Amino acid sequence: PIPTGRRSGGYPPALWDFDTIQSLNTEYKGERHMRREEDLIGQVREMLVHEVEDPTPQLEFIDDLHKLGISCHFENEILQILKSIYLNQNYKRDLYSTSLAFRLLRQYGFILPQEVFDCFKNEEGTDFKPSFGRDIKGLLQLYEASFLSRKGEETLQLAREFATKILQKEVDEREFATKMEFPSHWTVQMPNARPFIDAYRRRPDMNPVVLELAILDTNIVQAQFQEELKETSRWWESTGIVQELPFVRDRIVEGYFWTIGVTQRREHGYERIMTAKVIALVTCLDDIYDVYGTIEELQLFTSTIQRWDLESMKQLPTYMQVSFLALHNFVTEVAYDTLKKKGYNSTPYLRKTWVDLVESYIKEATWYYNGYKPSMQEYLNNAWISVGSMAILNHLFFRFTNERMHKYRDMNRVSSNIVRLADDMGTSLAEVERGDVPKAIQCYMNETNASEEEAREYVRRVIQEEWEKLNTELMRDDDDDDDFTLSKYYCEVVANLTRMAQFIYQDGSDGFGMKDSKVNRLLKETLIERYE
Ligand SMILES: CC1(C)[C@@H]2CC[C@@]1(C)[C@@H](OP(=O)([O-])OP(=O)([O-])[O-])C2
Ligand SMILES: [Mg+2]
Ligand SMILES: [Mg+2]
Ligand SMILES: [Mg+2]
Ligand SMILES: [Mg+2]
Ligand SMILES: [Mg+2]
Repeated sequence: PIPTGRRSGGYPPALWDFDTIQSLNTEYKGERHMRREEDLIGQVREMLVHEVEDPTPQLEFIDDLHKLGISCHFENEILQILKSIYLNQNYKRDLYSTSLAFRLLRQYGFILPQEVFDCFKNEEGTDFKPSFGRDIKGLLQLYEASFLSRKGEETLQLAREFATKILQKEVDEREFATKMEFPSHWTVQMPNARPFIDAYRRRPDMNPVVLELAILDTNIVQAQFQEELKETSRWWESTGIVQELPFVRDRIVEGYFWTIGVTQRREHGYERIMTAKVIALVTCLDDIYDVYGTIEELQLFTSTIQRWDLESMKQLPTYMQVSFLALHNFVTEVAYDTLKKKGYNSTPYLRKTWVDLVESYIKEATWYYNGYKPSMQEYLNNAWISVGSMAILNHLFFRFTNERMHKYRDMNRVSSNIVRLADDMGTSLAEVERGDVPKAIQCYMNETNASEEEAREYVRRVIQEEWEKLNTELMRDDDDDDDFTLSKYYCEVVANLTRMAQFIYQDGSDGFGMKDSKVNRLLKETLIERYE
């Protein structure tokens, strides 16, 4: 059996301390900026017209607005334009326009059939015509469109293979490698807005009004995010977890940063702050189970959480009493807010979420202490819960839907599989090094004698297949939603949580609080520094 001494996570200290966070300030809170923004929004709205012969320029414009992070101001206009294109099918029949229309229409819920690509295939329908291999611009869009595939849509599978094969040779490795890892459909909007503004301002077709709006908007929304971050940081400070549990990752800024990719609508500030607290508590519990607790303590801790009663706390060491009480207070606070807002008591469901989480943790800890090596499937059947995404989704579920829980079960599990696999791609080498249960990469290697690179390749393929399942769930157009908007918000959140995990762990690195990572640079640009 593994030594039962206290291990250390080897995690670096917090990059920002409490006072630094509280002192964050920006001039973009003033009325003057709001008025200017309203004026610019009005001007840009004029440019979104839907009675046009050739809709391609409008589609490109919609794509730009999304990537600039300002599409939220024009949602109705965008839906009008896409709806009229969907009904009139008036997009041009070249590869580029068809692919662009296909992706944007599906992304906004207008499910164009994959047959729209049949005209680009050979007579037998077995592949795309080689002549399209020279149309690089069209191929890039075809590649992007192929990521909107649902299960069983072979033409889109063919499209991805056809485009990948040719593009890999044509487009320079660096640029295409990024595109390969992050097609638009997998790219989270808010954390990527500023790099896109940088690129947009250098484009010959850049529109100065659109650029001014994008720059002003990213500074205004940063002011809102900073206020939400300060409130989250005051809560984190008040729990005393950093003092009482010094081995736990102190990542409240990074935890809040996750939320601006997941719940990015301006009016969902409460949900961002709540989700940041969930992430902080999940991180705390995860480090207790992964790093610090002895197996005896962990068993006691698990049974206290299962019983959820404050009485049985006294049997716990102090550090566990602090984290249990912080968790208990948080659940009570959220249940209270939700009772006031939605009129029902979510406490039993929230409690079950945390019990499920720690039961998945104790299973991993037991495997680790017994030196047990689970198969890939056995590991994943538990690890889609232990990654913590269900804790996030279940708390958001009660804010965003009036539906029955089971409606989203498949979507939740598929998203959680991807979050788990992305996390393992980014963190499992360090975790296994320090001492942790074998993760997806190691399980696959144990099971098949594959090399680490082959295991990573396999995990990337599984993520691709899981996204096809996610698309299938997201595009299910059952109209029995008693509240379509809320259900749309929830589906957006599930897709964006998936994208944010892939963003944080991009190129297989741990972006959660690592000082010199690309993710941390984007965090600083988005949350800390004003955009000039
Ligand atoms: C928010 C999170 C995604 C969740 C809690 C902290 C994380 C950054 C990650 O931390 P990690 O230690 O990699 O989790 P696990 O691999 O031990 O489950 C799991
Ligand atoms: Mg997107
Ligand atoms: Mg961990
Ligand atoms: Mg863990
Ligand atoms: Mg771990
Ligand atoms: Mg991990």
